[in-house]
Amino acid sequence: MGKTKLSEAFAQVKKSGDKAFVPYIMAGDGGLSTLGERIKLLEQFGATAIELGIPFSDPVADGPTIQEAGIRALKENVSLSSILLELQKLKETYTIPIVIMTYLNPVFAYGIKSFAADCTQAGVSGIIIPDLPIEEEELVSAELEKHEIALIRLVSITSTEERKAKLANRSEGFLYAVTVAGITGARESYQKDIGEYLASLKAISKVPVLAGFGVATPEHVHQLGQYCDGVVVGSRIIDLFQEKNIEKIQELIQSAKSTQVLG
Ligand SMILES: O=P(O)(O)OC[C@@H](O)[C@@H](O)c1c[nH]c2ccccc12
Repeated sequence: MGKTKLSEAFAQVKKSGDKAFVPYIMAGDGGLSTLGERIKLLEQFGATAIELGIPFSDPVADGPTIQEAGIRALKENVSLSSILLELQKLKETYTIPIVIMTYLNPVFAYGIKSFAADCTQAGVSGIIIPDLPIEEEELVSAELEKHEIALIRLVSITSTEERKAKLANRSEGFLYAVTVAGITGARESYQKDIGEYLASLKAISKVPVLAGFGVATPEHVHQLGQYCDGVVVGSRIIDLFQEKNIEKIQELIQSAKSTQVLG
């Protein structure tokens, strides 16, 4: 079910001639009670899917903005189980696919079987586990497979060709192309050969290729969108929610549409 929901969302984007836009938000940032509102707002603004972060005490790839959002969320005392319960309560109120981004540790603490089952109950379509290396995927893949939850793989600019090919071949839902060698966070510009990198992934990937890390402006969305199927935007979306600059969130999401409305 989950996997199909994601692929249908991407097929719809392609049909419209748009680029996919996947905003990242941290569950529990602003309190768990704001989660439903935020999901519905992002859906209404035209996001393709939502990447929902689970706050974790020892994040690896998170830059300062995401880390601070995680600290705020942990102060609200949210946990993987309270987040999944909240999603389960909310799931009839939106149709946009939800992708959970969590480190491996909380999944293990939860138990992979219950995790996959509860994700299904919560209507979750896909999972991103950035600290799960391809060699260790068997730890979770069978359970996710059973529940038809997409395991989205991350490929990095420093991955070897062989690894890129493996990841592109295995990824489900979409392939997350990390565009920088470093941590998350809004950036001014990209390295020169970013287009080649994305195009080479697109040439070998069975699923849509989305560029993420540092995407912060409509110009970035256009620049990267030339070479791949869309973008993931985290830090900038979190900053804009903090500033209550809802209009700018809409403008950024709309910049991925072929009929863009730039403010
Ligand atoms: O914040 P940025 O630079 O826009 O990048 C997206 C990123 O935050 C989000 O996808 C994410 C948050 N934490 C992660 C950890 C690993 C990989 C990806 C992520």
